Amino acid sequence: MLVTKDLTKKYQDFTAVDKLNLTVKDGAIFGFLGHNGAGKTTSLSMLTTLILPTSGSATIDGFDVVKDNLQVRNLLGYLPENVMLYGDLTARENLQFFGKLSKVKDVNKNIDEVLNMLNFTEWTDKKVKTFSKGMRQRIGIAQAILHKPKILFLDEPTSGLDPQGTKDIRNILLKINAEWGTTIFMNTHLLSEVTKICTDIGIISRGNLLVSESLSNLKENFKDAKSLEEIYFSIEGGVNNE
Ligand SMILES: Nc1ncnc2c1ncn2[C@@H]1O[C@H](COP(=O)(O)OP(=O)(O)OP(=O)(O)O)[C@@H](O)[C@H]1O
Repeated sequence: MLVTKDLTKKYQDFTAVDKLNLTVKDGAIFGFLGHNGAGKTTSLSMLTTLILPTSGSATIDGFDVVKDNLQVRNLLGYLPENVMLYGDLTARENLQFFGKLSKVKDVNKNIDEVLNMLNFTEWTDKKVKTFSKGMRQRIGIAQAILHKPKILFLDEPTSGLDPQGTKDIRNILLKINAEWGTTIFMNTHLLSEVTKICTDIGIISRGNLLVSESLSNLKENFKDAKSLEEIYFSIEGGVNNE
């Protein structure tokens, strides 16, 4: 389980994330929604131990992201918005390189298993520079799950992908969640994607969490709304218009 308590990040006088209180249950697919600049990436960076919170705390499976950062890193996988891969290496060589760097046990066995799961075996020995953005994203996900993390964080995983690429990523995330029980925490501003795969959502605006609910509860609470978009704008717009 992921729990944050008053998690805050300030840059000088500017508060990028303000007292975030969030709980994400094991096995959930959590969509973290917000406009550009709302504080999604900053939150993700604190949860993945890449930046230090200014105050407050966050734990994953009871391990603190600051004090127990090594244990936390073992529990999580992370797909950043821009995946870094070596174009002149093959998919397998990239995964071997990153796997060994992060000391993944049974690297080769895990690479085979993960590429198989991602339906990628056909391209295993092709150089990454020949891949489409969607294929690179799949290798990025393979890299992030090579050590079979309990929780997978993704920053805008379908941004810039065509409809087929978007669908492929969606199906992969559903498969990882179903087969391994991996919790998924996904930053996004694509409401259509959220509706298709998320069990729970959080909405952040100007660093403040406006709502964190299961999608079914949210729909129940906004019975008259025709779509998630309408719900989103009634929550988001309500605050910004105050
Ligand atoms: N290193 C930094 N120094 C100063 N301000 C920063 C820094 N990083 C982020 N910010 C500011 O914090 C706010 C939140 O940024 P963040 O990247 O978390 O937003 P986001 O919701 O992920 O947006 P996007 O969808 O555009 O990625 C923004 O106003 C941003 O300019």
